[in-house]
Amino acid sequence: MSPIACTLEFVNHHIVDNIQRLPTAVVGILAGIGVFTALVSYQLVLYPFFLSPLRKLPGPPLGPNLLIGRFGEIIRGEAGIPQREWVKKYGTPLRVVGPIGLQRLIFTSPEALQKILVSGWTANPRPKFMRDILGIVAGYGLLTVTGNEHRQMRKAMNPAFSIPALMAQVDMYHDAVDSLVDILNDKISTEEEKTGAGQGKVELMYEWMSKVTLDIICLSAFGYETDSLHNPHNELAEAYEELIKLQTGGNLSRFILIMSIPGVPRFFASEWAWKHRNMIGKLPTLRSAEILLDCMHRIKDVSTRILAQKLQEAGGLDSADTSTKKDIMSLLVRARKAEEEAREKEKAKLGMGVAAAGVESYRMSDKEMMDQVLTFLGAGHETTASGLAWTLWLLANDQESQQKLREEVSPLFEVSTTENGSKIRRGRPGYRELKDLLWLDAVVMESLRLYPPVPMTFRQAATNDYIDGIYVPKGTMFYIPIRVVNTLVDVWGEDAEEFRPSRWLPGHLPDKYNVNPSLSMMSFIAGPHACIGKTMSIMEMKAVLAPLIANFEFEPSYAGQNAMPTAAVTMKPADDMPLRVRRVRA
Ligand code: HEM
Repeated sequence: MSPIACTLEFVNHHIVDNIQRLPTAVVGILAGIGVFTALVSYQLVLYPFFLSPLRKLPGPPLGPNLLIGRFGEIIRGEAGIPQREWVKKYGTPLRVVGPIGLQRLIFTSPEALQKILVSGWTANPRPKFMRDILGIVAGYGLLTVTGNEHRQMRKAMNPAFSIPALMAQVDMYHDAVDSLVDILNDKISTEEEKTGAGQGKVELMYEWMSKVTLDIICLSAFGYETDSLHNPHNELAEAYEELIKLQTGGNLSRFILIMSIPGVPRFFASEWAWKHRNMIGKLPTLRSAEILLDCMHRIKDVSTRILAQKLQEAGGLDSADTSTKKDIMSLLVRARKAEEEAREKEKAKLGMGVAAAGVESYRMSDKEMMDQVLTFLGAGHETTASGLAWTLWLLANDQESQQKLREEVSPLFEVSTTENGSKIRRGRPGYRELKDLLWLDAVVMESLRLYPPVPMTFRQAATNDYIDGIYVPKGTMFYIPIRVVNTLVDVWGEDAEEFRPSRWLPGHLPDKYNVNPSLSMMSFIAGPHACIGKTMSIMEMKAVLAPLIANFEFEPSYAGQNAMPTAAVTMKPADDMPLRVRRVRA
């Protein structure tokens, strides 16, 4: 008998016969294990490494853990830095595999970014898992809608973020910033009574930036006074503080994994989940979900009250009255009312149905309005706080740039003497004055370039396409590597990773700098989904920095202190950034 015939005989007698003798349930379990193993092998190894059309692209090897691939490194490492190292080592386009065998592509060429974010934005939307997470933590507003729905919503909101609207809002920043200056000044006085004049005080600057930006966004976006600077137990401030703490690497990856399970996001968004959050939190892996549900409920409560108040105010207002409230929400509510009135007039004039008259247009519902409140809070608070904290860090480590900034901003402020005899510089610079300061602008832009508060984001191919000459199958995920693009040596030169604000002075930007669309400095990304709050947050950062630098000197709090950017949704400092703050010497 041939060896093959022998083997078949053996299989028939010893394996098939034995299987036939096994109980059906055991056979079922064995078959299940077999199918599961085959599927797992296909997903983790066979498809990404032997079948995928992307398998030949360069990129880091699979990594120590077959299941999570390089994901652990990304989550544990400094935000955006593993990706930067891979781009330096392998070039782009590059492929990263994992978790669970999923393939992610990184492109850095302006042509590819233009295609993904600008010309092909509808074919490359934010992935569903990302929209689901954003929906829960930042409302189902501009951050979660896509295509035509996004176009209409964005069009309705753009006027509230226009330059004239912003010019009127800058005045609302000053009270909060003045309070912060007073608080820091008092803290220094108390400390120096113990340690001696000129010693200053170490303060956690991220915490202060988080409070001042919460107070500013609440006032300028909704006309709502939080005063979290004086009242740390403010309901919104407390809820956001807890929410931000949840963003650490481990929590975040667990959360992303849980939210990727079909049906889970809808479940978390339900009233039932909120009511039973204590029960859900009993499962150790879902403890953070309980905290999240609780925080979001508290934040939603406040948002509902804010919107109800706005709607009530709008009911009694003449929509054409521009002398009334200037906050973004009031502008949106009034714009909606004005549009409705115009439509009614048109309808009456033409004497027919609205649709028939051709005057039917987009109307943001109350629910959508309320989601915008959450979106502004979620997208506009912590981002600006991180941007400010990193700017202070960079200035603390570059005394020359800090002093130059002080010389530029000081003329905007007048010196007055406080009750305890210390000198305070006070002023209320407006939009134009702040905008015209070239060094202030250079410092803010350079800080946002090096430490982008949102270090990366995602997109997903909704169709098969060619990008940079590579065939990209539908479903492929893209890392939009904001921090990597912002520091490309090819664009920014050999000192791309160094803080050098002078590169932003007129005439000094590199030749390869892409301005419109902004594909070399992507901190606010580019295209129709680019940050609607860009101009607002840059102006806010300037309005906070100018009086801080006019009044105080910032230094690292100890020798050898390092920056600690976390790899979370926003890149906040893991240590809340302790800095030594001294009064400016006269
Ligand atoms: C330094 C501060 C800020 C930074 C670095 C920043 C960054 C970004 C980035 C990168 C995106 C795109 C995210 C993506 O597509 O995946 C974005 C979108 C957005 N941001 Fe900001 N942001 C900042 C401040 C603000 C402020 C102050 C507001 C509003 C008050 C705001 C509102 C939004 C909204 C609504 C979107 C979604 C836009 C759309 O899809 O049409 N942001 N932001």
